[in-house]
Amino acid sequence: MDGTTLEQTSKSDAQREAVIRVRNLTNQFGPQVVHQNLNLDVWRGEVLGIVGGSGTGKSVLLRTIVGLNRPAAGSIEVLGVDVLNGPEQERRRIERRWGVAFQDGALFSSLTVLQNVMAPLREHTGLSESLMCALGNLKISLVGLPQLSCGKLPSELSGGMRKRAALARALALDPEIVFLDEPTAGLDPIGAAAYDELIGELQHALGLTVFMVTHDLDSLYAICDRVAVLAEKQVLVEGPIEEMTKVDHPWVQEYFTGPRARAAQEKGQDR
Ligand SMILES: Nc1ncnc2c1ncn2[C@@H]1O[C@H](COP(=O)(O)OP(=O)(O)OP(=O)(O)O)[C@@H](O)[C@H]1O
Repeated sequence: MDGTTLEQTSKSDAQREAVIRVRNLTNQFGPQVVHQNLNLDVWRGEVLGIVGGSGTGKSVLLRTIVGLNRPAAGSIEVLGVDVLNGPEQERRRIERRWGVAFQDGALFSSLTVLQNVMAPLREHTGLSESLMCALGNLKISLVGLPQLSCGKLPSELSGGMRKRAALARALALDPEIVFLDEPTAGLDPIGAAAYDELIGELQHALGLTVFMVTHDLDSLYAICDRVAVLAEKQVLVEGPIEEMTKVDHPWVQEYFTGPRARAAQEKGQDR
């Protein structure tokens, strides 16, 4: 890999299973090159935080992996399937094994919370209406939303509730991987901490792999097993967060050794 890998974990690469493998990825919009020969592995069961300055291509990376953006070059394997060039049928099959929660929730505005959570079940399974309804209700309580919210429209929810509803929808098909785009953005500190706790609990209970784009240092220290820093069109460095302060790069130094990082680290240690 081109970037620096900071090792701390006891497992070697050979022992770990890469559920996502990105190789030589290039993304370009007109003359703007966002990623160039970007490489990244995501290991099964980890929470990986994707960080980087504004515009470094964190969301574009997420969108490319889940098939919402076609890259100019490179390869992406998810759960062993070539998601860019593999057969359509395999791609569809693999889509059932991941869930995505976007920053603003991206819920269907004319559907209730329950109908939103049932939507992936409707699209990908042949389950009966009553079973889909039961499973939808289950996911809604799993993410800590009150049953009362089932019949509400997204516009009738608070920002934090919408994020939980989006997470419930992402979990609808019992995925192995969940992609989260800035999940705690816009939440108050208590709401953000509660959301982090929920993600941590789900990771442990369900063995989820979590790919999380975030600016939130508290989240990084609270729940991320590793972080990957995007800079200079690549994954500049990846490894455990504690190791980031040793990286000799101006953005990494400023981000991980500044007062906000120190405060987040102390909070993380208290948890
Ligand atoms: N569909 C698109 N067409 C043209 N340019 C795009 C498109 N999508 C993203 N970009 C550009 O790619 C760059 C990276 O965008 P991206 O949203 O991934 O940044 P980011 O790292 O997630 O930033 P932030 O932290 O501010 O959310 C930006 O300059 C953006 O304008």
